[in-house]
Amino acid sequence: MISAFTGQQIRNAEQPLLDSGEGAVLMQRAAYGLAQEVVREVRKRRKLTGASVTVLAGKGNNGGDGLFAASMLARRGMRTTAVLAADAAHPEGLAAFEAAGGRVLHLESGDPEELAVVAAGSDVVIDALLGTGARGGLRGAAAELVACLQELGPACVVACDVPSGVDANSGEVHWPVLEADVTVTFGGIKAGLLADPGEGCAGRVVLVDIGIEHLLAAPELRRLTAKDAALLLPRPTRRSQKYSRGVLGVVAGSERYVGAAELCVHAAAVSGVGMVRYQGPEAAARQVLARTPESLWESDEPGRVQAWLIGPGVDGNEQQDRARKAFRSALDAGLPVVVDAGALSLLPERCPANWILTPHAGELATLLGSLHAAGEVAVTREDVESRPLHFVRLAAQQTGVTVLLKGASTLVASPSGVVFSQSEGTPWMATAGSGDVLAGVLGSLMAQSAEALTDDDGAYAALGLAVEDRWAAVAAVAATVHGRAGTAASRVFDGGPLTASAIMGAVPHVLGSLSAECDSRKR
Ligand SMILES: NC(=O)C1=CN([C@@H]2O[C@H](COP(=O)(O)OP(=O)(O)OC[C@H]3O[C@@H](n4cnc5c(N)ncnc54)[C@H](OP(=O)(O)O)[C@@H]3O)[C@@H](O)[C@H]2O)[C@@H](O)CC1
Ligand SMILES: Nc1ncnc2c1ncn2[C@@H]1O[C@H](COP(=O)(O)OP(=O)(O)O)[C@@H](O)[C@H]1O
Ligand SMILES: [K+]
Repeated sequence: MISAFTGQQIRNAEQPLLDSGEGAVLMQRAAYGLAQEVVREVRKRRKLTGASVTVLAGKGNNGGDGLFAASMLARRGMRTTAVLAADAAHPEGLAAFEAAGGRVLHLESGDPEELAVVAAGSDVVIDALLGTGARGGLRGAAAELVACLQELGPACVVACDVPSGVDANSGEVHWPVLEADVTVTFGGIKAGLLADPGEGCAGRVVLVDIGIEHLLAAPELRRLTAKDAALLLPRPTRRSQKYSRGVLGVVAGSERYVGAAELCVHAAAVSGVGMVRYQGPEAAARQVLARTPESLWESDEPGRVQAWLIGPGVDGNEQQDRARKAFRSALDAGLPVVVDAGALSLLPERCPANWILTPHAGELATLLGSLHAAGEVAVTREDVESRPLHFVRLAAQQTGVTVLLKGASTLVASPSGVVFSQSEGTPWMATAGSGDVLAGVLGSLMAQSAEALTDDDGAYAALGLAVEDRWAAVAAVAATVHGRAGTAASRVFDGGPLTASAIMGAVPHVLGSLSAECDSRKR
């Protein structure tokens, strides 16, 4: 499991070491890790000796890390320049940098555009303007410098701890931000590096241990690795039969949106469910059966199921009635439900804790509006896109159920406050029907997983997941499977575009390779 923390959590963990006078040691470890990563980036491009590095240094400890790192690089034969963004700089860091022969330029007495040209001409730019102590974004000349530099397109940017302007706690972004190729972060990954839009500015994230890791509290954000997902994936045994594997009831599609039904039923079928019972109008059912002859069409009274998927392509009175009826039957039987797309507006007053909502940003804004979650102020799609972590948490708290918010990073919030972030996909997945495939995969995993979720000594317990957060973990597994399938499918086309069907086609391969990973670890 990858864990991420708020800036405050990192500071709390550092405090005992700062109190015992070890602050300088922590900074040296951070600076050394940062310098190592810069060396790695330079070596990918050229010889170290004579390569040039510019550090943009703010007045706090983040600037201190940058200046110490640059002094280490100067001692290894690199040409180093520091642009000091404020009237003050970290005194020891600056002294070390000057002693190592670095050149110092001052933003206060210089021209931001000219300094941006200097920085853009170097092999690597280190962004050490703001770290966890930032309040808001860059202002004045520093903002101008960064905006010009971003436009010039520097060869390689290494961010110190977080890209300046990215909120370390939430991933909220205060523009302008210099988009990093690599972010070297210290002591613990900052939550803002695993949540959009911050994640989109961070590039590759490298964690440098500085000796505080054992002092960290429960993470703010979690990300399942391939190994975690492999452990949690349901698998058949010799005693399995189709009913024991899990049966999924699906209310999806409509006369107007036939494809949504086809996609989600087929996605469920290829992700290991024992059987799918489909409910919908005849026109959609014909297509569903043509694509997935393994499924059953039950026009009104469905047989027994272990979970429901309700909503993709649901439109019009007739299908909305089926959705409401399925909600009631799930409520009566205490069954888990994935609520997607057209069914999000049909939710009953209270939803039980084993339901999962799967909105995209626009649908989440509408849902929050209907709950009056932000008081009388309307929440827009743009609001959700700029603060997804905040709004997905709010929605989970307000509804009392798990909420999966789709995006480049998909966030899954449990009502307890635990949040997962998965980001294995490719932007090519922003294509019609992609969400229907995710809904099918999730419905299938829910139908298969129900029994394992309460085990005291099963895979969920082994990962330290409380019973109340296990539905969120199932949703995170679905998101990682979906993202990996998209990336694998795009790779077949040398990184080219995708259709939802292509994503779906790769799902069995992803499940197979994750299972193989689990087997190889057991051997
Ligand atoms: N603690 C440790 O032992 C370790 C910490 N480490 C490192 O320290 C970093 C945190 O350092 P930090 O707390 O000094 O804050 P930092 O992010 O450098 O910036 C705050 C400074 O900038 C200013 N400022 C604030 N907002 C601003 C704005 N919008 N625009 C302009 N200026 C603004 C603010 O000044 P003020 O405005 O309050 O006068 C303040 O001086 C952390 O990210 C990591 O890199 C590592 O070395 C490991 C050991
Ligand atoms: N830029 C992106 N990078 C990676 N995945 C994305 C991106 N944009 C969207 N996705 C994924 O594609 C899917 C889109 O779902 P959705 O918006 O419901 O589409 P549809 O309704 O057409 O099926 C989601 O799973 C989302 O996480
Ligand atoms: K920074």
